[in-house]
Amino acid sequence: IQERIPDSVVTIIAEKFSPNTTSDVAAGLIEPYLCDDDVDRVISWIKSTIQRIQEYMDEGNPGAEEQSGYWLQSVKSVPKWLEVMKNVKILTGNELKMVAKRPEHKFGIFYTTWYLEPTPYIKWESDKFLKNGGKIKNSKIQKIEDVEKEFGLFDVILNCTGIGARHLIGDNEVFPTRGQILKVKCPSVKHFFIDDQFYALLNDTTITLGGTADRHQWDRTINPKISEKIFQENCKNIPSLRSAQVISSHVDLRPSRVTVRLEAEPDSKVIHNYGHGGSGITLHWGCALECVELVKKVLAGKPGISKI
Ligand SMILES: Cc1cc2nc3c(=O)[nH]c(=O)nc-3n(C[C@H](O)[C@H](O)[C@H](O)COP(=O)(O)OP(=O)(O)OC[C@H]3O[C@@H](n4cnc5c(N)ncnc54)[C@H](O)[C@@H]3O)c2cc1C
Ligand SMILES: N[C@H](Cc1ccccc1)C(=O)O
Repeated sequence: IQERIPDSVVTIIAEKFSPNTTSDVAAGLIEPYLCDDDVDRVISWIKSTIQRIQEYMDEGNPGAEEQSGYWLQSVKSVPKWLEVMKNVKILTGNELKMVAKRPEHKFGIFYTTWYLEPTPYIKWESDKFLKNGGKIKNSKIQKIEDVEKEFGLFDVILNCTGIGARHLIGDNEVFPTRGQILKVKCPSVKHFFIDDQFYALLNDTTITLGGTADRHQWDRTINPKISEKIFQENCKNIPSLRSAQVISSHVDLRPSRVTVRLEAEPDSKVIHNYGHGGSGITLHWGCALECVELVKKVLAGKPGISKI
């Protein structure tokens, strides 16, 4: 918003900041997951995010790269969003035989996508934001009406609170899908490997192993038994992981919702952008650009500096 609406002073108000947000836990795979939105809307958001990743990569920043690998399925699915990926190839019978590790690996797709490690990327965006006059305030907001009581009047307020929206504005449609992951070091793993239940995804120096998806589970405590199962099951898919060095375990709550809520509240200065499920990194820049257009509508050509 700060980049696209020059006459704006933007303040970010948040209870938690990177590296302590849900976004920091994300594996950073660019691929929609637990996101039942209209697929053309999702594809358009992903395309914008990929452009932003390219910009970020072109500057030589860490934590973003292409990654290729295998998606093995028990039931054949070739979703439309694969059109934004590169080198998409349906595996032949023989190729499947070479990579399948379980009887349920009945159908496979090879493709190239990207990863965008959230924490270094958020730092890149935040540094630019602050350099260009952005403000940051640390506060837990009880009700959205309290924002202006605590911080003065704004021309537009964006609600990007993820799972927090459930309590902040009482949207019970947004619910947690608990996810637990491991970060391991295993330089010999060069491809991602995703199947119906587990995944191994590339990052700059680690492999992210997942994963779980427990709906309506709020517990953010790491369960060592789940970590062990994630490790053992991924070793079945990629045997060379047996030599991996386990670095850390993480848990967070995917802000799940039937659809992403990205809309301006009628006759209000509030714009909502939450409920991205397991796809927030994947969709983020496309959603941000759509928010810019909504902000412009709310401002409706208001002269002078706008407070957002
Ligand atoms: C294990 C796991 C793996 C994942 N892997 C991927 C992946 O590979 N690719 C992908 O695209 N997505 C992935 N995701 C999903 C992704 O992490 C989320 O969709 C994304 O983080 C949501 O971003 P957000 O900015 O909406 O929420 P958050 O990152 O949670 O940010 C919300 C912000 O709002 C603030 N906030 C909330 N309530 C309040 C309040 N009342 N007052 C003040 N501040 C408040 C919070 O402090 C925080 O700063 C994964 C998620 C999990 C759990
Ligand atoms: N989107 C990530 C990783 C993932 C990738 C592929 C399939 C399922 C999940 C998550 O929410 O855990």
